[in-house]
Amino acid sequence: MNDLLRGINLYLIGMMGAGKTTVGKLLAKEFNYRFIDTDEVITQVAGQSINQIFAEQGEEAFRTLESQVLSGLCAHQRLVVATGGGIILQRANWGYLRHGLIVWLDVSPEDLYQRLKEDTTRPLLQHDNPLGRLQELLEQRSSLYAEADVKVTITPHDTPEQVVDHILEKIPTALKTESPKPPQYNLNPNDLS
Ligand SMILES: Nc1ncnc2c1ncn2[C@@H]1O[C@H](COP(=O)(O)OP(=O)(O)OP(=O)(O)O)[C@@H](O)[C@H]1O
Ligand SMILES: O=C(O)C1=C[C@@H](O)[C@@H](O)[C@H](O)C1
Ligand SMILES: [Mg+2]
Repeated sequence: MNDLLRGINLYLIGMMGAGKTTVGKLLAKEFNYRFIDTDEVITQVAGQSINQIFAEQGEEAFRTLESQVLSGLCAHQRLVVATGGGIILQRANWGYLRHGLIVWLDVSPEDLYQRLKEDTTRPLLQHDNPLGRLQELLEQRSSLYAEADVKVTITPHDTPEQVVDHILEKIPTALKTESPKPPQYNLNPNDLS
């Protein structure tokens, strides 16, 4: 599998709580890749928690930082990158994500809610109806997540290790369809001299 990947980065996308950080760490071990979490890098660079950044600088400032962090990663190979749930919102980020293989961890809002209901570290869920918020966010974002190269649908029974196995099963097919196609030129043979 490592030979097949040829060092390209893997980018995990999906809603908050989908397991990008948890599964990303396991995947990195599997490939002997380095693990990077964009949320983690942002908090280090800013010297603040994500909640503090949202509260004191606002979501827009967070999104700008997020793009800067992601763009810096393109220079590196052999990374598994756990992205923030909203990374797909900025058009420019797609140019950076496309440097590697993009994997969408698809989890239902109900399952996300079960995972995150006691968690206070996601500012967008500090809401009187967190399940409704998750449903609304997924509805707004699902067409963007669906641009991923690989989609893994995760049920409540799938352990993080099983999610890794599902990803490993799907990567070879995705890489085959990913391989660069030669450019198609509509040359008129009479033009060749
Ligand atoms: N397959 C799984 N089954 C059950 N629980 C899981 C699974 N994957 C992750 N979790 C749990 O769900 C919670 C959220 O996981 P994690 O932090 O990895 O999500 P994330 O996608 O990185 O979220 P965010 O976008 O907010 O960073 C954690 O408590 C984690 O232990
Ligand atoms: O879904 C989102 O917009 C977010 C997800 C988290 O990973 C963090 O990046 C932040 O809480 C925002
Ligand atoms: Mg995470």
